[in-house]
Amino acid sequence: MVVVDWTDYDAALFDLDGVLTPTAVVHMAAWEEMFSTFLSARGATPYTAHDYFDHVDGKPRYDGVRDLLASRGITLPEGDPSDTADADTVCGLGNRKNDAFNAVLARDGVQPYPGSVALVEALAARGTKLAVVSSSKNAPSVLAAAGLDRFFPVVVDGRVAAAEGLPGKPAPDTFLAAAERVGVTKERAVVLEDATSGVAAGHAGRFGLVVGVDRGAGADALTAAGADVVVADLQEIVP
Ligand SMILES: O=P(O)(O)OC[C@H]1O[C@@H](O)[C@H](O)[C@@H](O)[C@@H]1O
Repeated sequence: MVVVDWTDYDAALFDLDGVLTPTAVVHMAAWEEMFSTFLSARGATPYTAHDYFDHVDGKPRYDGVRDLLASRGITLPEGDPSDTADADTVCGLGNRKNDAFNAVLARDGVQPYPGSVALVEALAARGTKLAVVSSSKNAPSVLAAAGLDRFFPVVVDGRVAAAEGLPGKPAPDTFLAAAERVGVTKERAVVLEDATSGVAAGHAGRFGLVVGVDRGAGADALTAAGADVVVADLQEIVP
């Protein structure tokens, strides 16, 4: 049984999709819908579930598109974030996937993981500083839909990163920015992540502790990426 001594830390920096909310599954399905259609129309190697974990999971939207296409030897023009969803550009494909993601969000809503809510509530009660660090530009709407926004005065998401020119995960910059905003040193901050790219970001930033949450990436992959401990659910480390 994993035990985290929370008296050793003053801040918890949570990834969102797959850590606080099951929306990694929604992202995964939306990516699959978009890439399966696109790759089959091109006669490229079909998209599989492994592709999400290997090339897309945890990364900013257009980085995920670019990295998956590179795995198939496909290069598309970058385009622009304002591209419409039918444009065959990196941004167009990313926006196509985003439409699919938002359609599911609007239809189904978001129920956070009960174990994650228990941890957030317990840490808030003991005065641990809380932040969300997400590659997603949809993070604020997902947090609000899950009823968790009141716990997180600091959110460093895909929009903040783009506006401030911060490189996305696996670079550590977005986590470092969040630690600075909550006023806690990286040594006293815990990173909680389900994606290997996010765990790698926490490891690269030399944070006090990197907790890997295994929602499908696999404990071995999370450990190899730099997780200090791996749990199946955050209930395991509620103080
Ligand atoms: O396209 P968005 O909502 O800005 O999200 C970017 C990425 O955000 C991450 O949190 C998800 O793990 C990825 O699947 C997603 O692609």
